[in-house]
Amino acid sequence: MTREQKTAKYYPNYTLSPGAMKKDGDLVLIGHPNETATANPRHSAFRSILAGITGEDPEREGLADTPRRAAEAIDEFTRGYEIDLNDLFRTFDSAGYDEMVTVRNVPLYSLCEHHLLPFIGTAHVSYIPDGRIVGLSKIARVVDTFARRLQVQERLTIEIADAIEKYLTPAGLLVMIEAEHLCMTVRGVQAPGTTTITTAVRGRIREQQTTRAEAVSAIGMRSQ
Ligand SMILES: Nc1nc2c(ncn2[C@@H]2O[C@H](COP(=O)(O)OP(=O)(O)OP(=O)(O)O)[C@@H](O)[C@H]2O)c(=O)[nH]1
Ligand SMILES: [Zn+2]
Repeated sequence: MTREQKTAKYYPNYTLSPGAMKKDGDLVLIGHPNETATANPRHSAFRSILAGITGEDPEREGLADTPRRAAEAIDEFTRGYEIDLNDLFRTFDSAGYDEMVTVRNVPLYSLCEHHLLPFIGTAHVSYIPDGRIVGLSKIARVVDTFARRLQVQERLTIEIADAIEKYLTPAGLLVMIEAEHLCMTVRGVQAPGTTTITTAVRGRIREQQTTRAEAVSAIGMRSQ
């Protein structure tokens, strides 16, 4: 296949410059000596995005490796699809503990499914055991598993609650997320400082007003 044919086939929106050929017969991307024309198709997708930015040159040194980096960044933001909750969850006998457990300020990094821009914040989880307790780190892992997907905050909140309910079957549960959506603060309406709070509430924490107030109060307490 000629260089031009390869370019047309693998990079339809990419204009090859004379310096792009580094090896005989192979299309090797500028600045990326190991990448061939058959490389990850998502790299070429990001390359097309760069080519579409008016005033930019996707072949300049600083951008040559950007398609690979951007694809890897998207991988990081979507790695939650690969995690199997069956392998993740560990519960233990509660040894008679039947009061509320609250894990708060769990960091959360997610990707808005509308704009592919991050939303960033914290998750808080309160639950009342019904004979079983969960390893505390698993709460943070469940949050990360569902956050590292393309999300809206409301669905993320429900998915975290559903998973904890399924594997732990607590007597009561509250999941609260507070996040800043970059699509709302740095673009679009550009309302800096805006955060969104969502909750999912189940069982006794939903039914009993005082128990719900106890959970909200535990989450609201500031660490020293
Ligand atoms: N409910 C909800 N809305 C979200 C979330 N993330 C982003 N959005 C909103 O999704 C909406 C998409 O609206 P559109 O009108 O289709 O997109 P747009 O033209 O980019 O809208 P603007 O952001 O208002 O410029 C926007 O109002 C976003 O603020 C989320 O997690 N939950
Ligand atoms: Zn958005």
